[in-house]
Amino acid sequence: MSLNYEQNAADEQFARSHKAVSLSDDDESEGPAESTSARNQEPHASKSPREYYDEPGGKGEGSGGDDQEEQETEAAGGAANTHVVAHHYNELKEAGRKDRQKSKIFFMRNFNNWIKSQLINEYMSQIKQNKRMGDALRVLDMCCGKGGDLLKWEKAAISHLICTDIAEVSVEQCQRRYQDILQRAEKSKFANKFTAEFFACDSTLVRLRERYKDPSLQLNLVSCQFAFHYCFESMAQADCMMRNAAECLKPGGFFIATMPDAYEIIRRLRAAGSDARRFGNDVYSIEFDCETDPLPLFGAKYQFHLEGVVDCPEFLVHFPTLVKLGRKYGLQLLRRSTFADYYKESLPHGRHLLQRMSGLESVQPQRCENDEQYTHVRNFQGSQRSRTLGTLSKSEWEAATLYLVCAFKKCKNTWDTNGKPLFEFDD
Ligand SMILES: C[S@@+](CC[C@H](N)C(=O)[O-])C[C@H]1O[C@@H](n2cnc3c(N)ncnc32)[C@H](O)[C@@H]1O
Repeated sequence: MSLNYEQNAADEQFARSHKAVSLSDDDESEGPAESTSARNQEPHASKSPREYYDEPGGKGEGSGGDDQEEQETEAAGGAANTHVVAHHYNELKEAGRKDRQKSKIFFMRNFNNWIKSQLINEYMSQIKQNKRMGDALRVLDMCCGKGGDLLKWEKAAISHLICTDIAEVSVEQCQRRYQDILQRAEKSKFANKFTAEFFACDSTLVRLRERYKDPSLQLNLVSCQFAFHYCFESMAQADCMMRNAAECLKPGGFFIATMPDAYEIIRRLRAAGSDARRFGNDVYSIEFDCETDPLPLFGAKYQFHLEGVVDCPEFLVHFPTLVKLGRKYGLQLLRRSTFADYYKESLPHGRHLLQRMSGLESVQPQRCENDEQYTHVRNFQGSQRSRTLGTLSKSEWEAATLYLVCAFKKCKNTWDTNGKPLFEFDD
């Protein structure tokens, strides 16, 4: 099976976005950020993946009424790595504030957190614009980890949150954080209180809806941050995870995600040399563990290492396949943007938050003169060499730009005579 993971060169010019910005509004040196998001873009694969998504596991299509137990057994059959991932995240110790500040990726982690905030705010505001006063706002945080997004949900004034993750230790910690937020909220007149439920489970193997307190509940938003790629171990797992993302969403609701950009990963792998299996820098590395020429559609496995926080197997997400799986469950792609492009697009309205979240490092001009990690700032400064600029180190920027954001909308459906949903896509 041969697949094209190479993206249109015009779309992905890493170097183009690799520059520093001033964090102040009055910076006239920076023109308005251009909107470069690749909406609805669907890079072509050399072989149509249709046969792999139409009937996962050779079963009938549809988001309900199928043989649930058989599907789960089948998904479990291909899932050789989920316990390794669960073990890794269960064992991961949360660094204290001081250690975090000393980390080489302190700013990059804040930057990533800011990207998530922008994405959540963008789609929550659309939901709020279309909802009636008094309507509930329900969110699923799929692969929630230790609850890094809880404050974002509080700020978004949601009414109910479902948090789930494969790592029990993380779910427990997430639940404790929620209790702390709730206690604080009880003491404040203005805080946004919301109800929440928590459970540990593998979203690539289990139908989440059956674990909800109310399995008939309808969600406004599903968020899966830095985790969807784990399901691309096998087709059955990807299918299960996508169904989990889609099936409880209301028509008009959104599924949003951040994940590694397979095109960028493969571009860097190829750039590392024709026989290369590994590339990276002093903060991250990627080492392939599978045939890389040709690459498989599912199970394109690599070991990902990120300074102090990740060291476990991951899988390339073949984006056109993701889009097609989404459509199977009524999800229409709204946007696919690299982090570099989303950053440029979000900067005009997100600048203050980026500053508050310490998403960029303030770098003095002298530092750029002899530090390899900041040569891009030197280039950007041009005539304004005396100004302090906000940036990421070269290594952090290289790691951050491995990712993309994407968003899907759940479409309305009618039913055919066999009880299969017929989705009303508007593209
Ligand atoms: C990089 S962390 C991201 C956590 C959180 N979403 C965030 O943005 O802070 C990836 C998370 O995905 C979870 N995960 C990985 N595979 C999973 C699976 N099959 N089912 C559920 N959660 C999974 C991990 O346990 C981990 O908490």
